[in-house]
Amino acid sequence: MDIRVYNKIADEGLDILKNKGFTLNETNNPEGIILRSEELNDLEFNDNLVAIARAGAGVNNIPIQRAIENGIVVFNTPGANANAVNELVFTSMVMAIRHMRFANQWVHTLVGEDIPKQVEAGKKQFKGSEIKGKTIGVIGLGSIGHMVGNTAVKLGMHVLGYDPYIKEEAAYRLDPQIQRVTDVQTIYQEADFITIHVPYTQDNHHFIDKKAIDLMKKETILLNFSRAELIDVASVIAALDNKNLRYYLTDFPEEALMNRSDCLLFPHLGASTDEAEKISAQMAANQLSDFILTGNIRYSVNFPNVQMDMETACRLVIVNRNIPNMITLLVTELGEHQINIVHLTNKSRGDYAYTLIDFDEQDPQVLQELKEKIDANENILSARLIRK
Ligand SMILES: NC(=O)c1ccc[n+]([C@@H]2O[C@H](COP(=O)([O-])OP(=O)(O)OC[C@H]3O[C@@H](n4cnc5c(N)ncnc54)[C@H](O)[C@@H]3O)[C@@H](O)[C@H]2O)c1
Ligand SMILES: O=C(O)CC[C@@H](O)C(=O)O
Repeated sequence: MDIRVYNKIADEGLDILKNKGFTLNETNNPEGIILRSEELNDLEFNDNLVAIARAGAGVNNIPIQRAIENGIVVFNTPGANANAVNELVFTSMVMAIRHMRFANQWVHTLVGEDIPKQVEAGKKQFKGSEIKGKTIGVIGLGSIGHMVGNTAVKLGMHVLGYDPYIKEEAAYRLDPQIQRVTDVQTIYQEADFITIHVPYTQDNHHFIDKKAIDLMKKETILLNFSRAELIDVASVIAALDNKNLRYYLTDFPEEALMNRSDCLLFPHLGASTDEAEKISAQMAANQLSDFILTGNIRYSVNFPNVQMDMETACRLVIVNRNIPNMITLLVTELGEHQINIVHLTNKSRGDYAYTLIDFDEQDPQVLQELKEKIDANENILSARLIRK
């Protein structure tokens, strides 16, 4: 069993895969892929590929719909790097309003024995302001957004939160002092800092566009640690030029933003901490290996969670279209091969369903014939046999 590794995945994750018997990057026909930001949207799937695990949150670099149609399960690692991003968000805010970038540059220009004296004389040019008492608008209150909101409350900020799709469990984690708004325009009109923490999809391209920026207060500081495509950068630059925005702080630099005193640019550093890289790699490796070895699914972005202990010699793992009679078809096929089902579980999400069937048949010829018959059905997107 081989796994293709893209990007720098922490050793703690790769060791999990090796210890479970996987090889890494040894064939051109791997069963699984583990990656971070590698762009896979144009990747042609190889025949053996059954799973892709993103060590991180965003999956816009993975062709999810095409994966589903090929019966390939895609995983991510919810929350694993949220604290790393949260800390960078507040670091960048303080860097901006305390002029840290320029203060630091200036100090490095000083020479002579009397640096302490020069410092005391020159520091007035870097007088800043505080975030306590200011209003922050948080768009997206998931793993990162809720942490940003809660941290902001602890720092004495007034927090406006916008997330019409928030999951129930995420809503419970929110500090009660966060004021939930149902209209994102309230955030544009009232916030001193605006930070966006939503996944990028085709539907929210340029979520923050000229119209949104025109509603913002002149002194607003805009942050984007989510994805470049969520923000219309041309409109941001125009607003900065006209002094209608104060600062743009982002993890997604591009040429037009370079060398501006009103931008802080980071090289997609949000998740780049020892801790986040380790947890993300471990989660991704565990999810990927569990799925390949047992068919169990946890934290998939395109399939429901499915967990069933495997107590039999053999397990059939099926991805199928969610249409009537699919279970009947599978059960009939097993019956025709004189196979007695011990356990069966089936879950669906939208147009697709996932089925695990456990039984004790071990005859390789019978199993091969069964798999071929099931595979031949056009509504079966993938069929796999796992033996204990
Ligand atoms: N800079 C980095 O290195 C870095 C690191 C981690 C994540 N990210 C980015 O941040 C994004 C968010 O990460 P997360 O872990 O918080 O994800 P998450 O899935 O836990 O939370 C996303 C939240 O956005 C909400 N949402 C979706 N569409 C929305 C909309 N139109 N308006 C308002 N809310 C909306 C969802 O309901 C969800 O609560 C990721 O998808 C990724 O693109 C960047
Ligand atoms: O892997 C990274 O360095 C970035 C990850 C981040 O963008 C994410 O979506 O989790």
